Amino acid sequence: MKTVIIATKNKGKAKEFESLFSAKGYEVKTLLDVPDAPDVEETGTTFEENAILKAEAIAHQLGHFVIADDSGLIVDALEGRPGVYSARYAGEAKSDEANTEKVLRELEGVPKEARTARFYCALALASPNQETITVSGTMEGLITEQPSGTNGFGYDPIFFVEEQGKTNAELTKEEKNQISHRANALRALDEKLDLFLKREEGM
Ligand SMILES: O=c1[nH]c(=O)c2ncn([C@@H]3O[C@H](COP(=O)(O)OP(=O)(O)OP(=O)(O)O)[C@@H](O)[C@H]3O)c2[nH]1
Ligand SMILES: [Mg+2]
Repeated sequence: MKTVIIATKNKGKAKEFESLFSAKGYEVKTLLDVPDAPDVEETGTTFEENAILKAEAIAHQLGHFVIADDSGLIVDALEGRPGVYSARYAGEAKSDEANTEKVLRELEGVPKEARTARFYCALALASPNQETITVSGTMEGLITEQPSGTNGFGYDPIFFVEEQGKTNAELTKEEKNQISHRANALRALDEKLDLFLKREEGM
């Protein structure tokens, strides 16, 4: 079986990549399997910059190609926040509950039609041998007034998808993986991935 390494320490992302890649016949390893993997500082101002920082640092460290994901929630009424700061919006503890509470608090009194938001996912594919490739994907939704559902991770319980009439956290894993920002980014990577892997094999 072919293996890909995802340069993430986020369990929620890791699970999603496992099911997205197993459908393609790949086994997934993440930094959760690499005990002393370094923490790469996310100093970029865009998702793409941070994805490239993480992918290139880890590819260099492991001497192997890797995929990194930098993603987050963009809320229109909050001028795009939490954006690239999504993981740490309520502080370094990276608490999903504290982050969602902070967004809900900041949106208090904002009417439904103004609660539009999107998830954004930038993926960077980097190797010590080749130029880095980046792609992105998005998913549109509305921020609810209270959390609902227990699936997924992060802001999923407060992200309502109109077409499904459910929050992301009420969707099954399979449903979310059809329509998520991560799935859309991975679709964009698909055609480029094959060529990239062929070049890797030839090196
Ligand atoms: O409800 C959500 N459903 C999603 O599908 C999703 N994707 C991203 N996010 C949020 O955005 C942060 C990413 O920040 P991020 O890219 O720096 O990742 P991270 O720091 O958690 O892990 P790593 O990959 O950097 O190791 C995450 O922590 C989450 O708060 C999501 N929330
Ligand atoms: Mg991070």
